[in-house]
Amino acid sequence: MSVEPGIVDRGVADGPRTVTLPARPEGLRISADDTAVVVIDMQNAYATEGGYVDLAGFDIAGAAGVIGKIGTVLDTARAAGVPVIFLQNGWDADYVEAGTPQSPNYHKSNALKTMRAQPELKGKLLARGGWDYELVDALTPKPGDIRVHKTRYSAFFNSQLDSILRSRGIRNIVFVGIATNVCVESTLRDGFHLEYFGIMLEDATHHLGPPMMQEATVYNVEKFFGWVSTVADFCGTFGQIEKA
Ligand SMILES: C/C(=C/NC(N)=O)C(=O)O
Repeated sequence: MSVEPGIVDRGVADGPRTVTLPARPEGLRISADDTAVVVIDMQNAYATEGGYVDLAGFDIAGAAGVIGKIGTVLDTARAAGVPVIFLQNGWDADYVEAGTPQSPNYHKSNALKTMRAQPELKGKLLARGGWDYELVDALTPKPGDIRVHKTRYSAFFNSQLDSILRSRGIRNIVFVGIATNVCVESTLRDGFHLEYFGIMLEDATHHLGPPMMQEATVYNVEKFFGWVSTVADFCGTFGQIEKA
């Protein structure tokens, strides 16, 4: 194995499905065979006017801009035979999964707080089966894509995600979705502790809160938890790969 300076290489075999993905702080030599794209919470709740975060008073103006970029990433991934996994955040229609007042989620979830403040919204926000919980129309899963339900910010917590990834031999996770500083970062961090290599495509993620939140997560990922790349670099490298 020859190790190029400035490239992270864990000894992946040469072959037509191996690429060097440009990323910060180092490029990554990885194989399409052990890589998956994980799409965090591209639901109406987070990306559509009239959805939960809009009703809760967050500015969602930038969210629409990432939908098309994510679509491009997913087309490239599917053409390369890279699994696409959609996460959907929320709870059962009775909100049993959301937790009781003994759960910090009950007190911190802005969806639950908004429904307590506006009881007419009860049963509407992030409830499985409802419009708010559904993925945005432009990112409807295609045959072969996988959907995973989650009930807390980290997609690894109490979900099927780790088993789905491990049973497919996945070691590298390419992250896209919303919100950079909440569910994307929580999941990437948990993935780091589970020995996954996390790569965030910065222009295919969007934050909640002021712009410094996006910058803070980019800094955290680049410095401590993983790697930061872009849609153009992902598509430029994985776009060369054909399905096995
Ligand atoms: C604030 C929030 C973020 N979710 C996410 N998908 O990042 C929530 O779910 O309440």
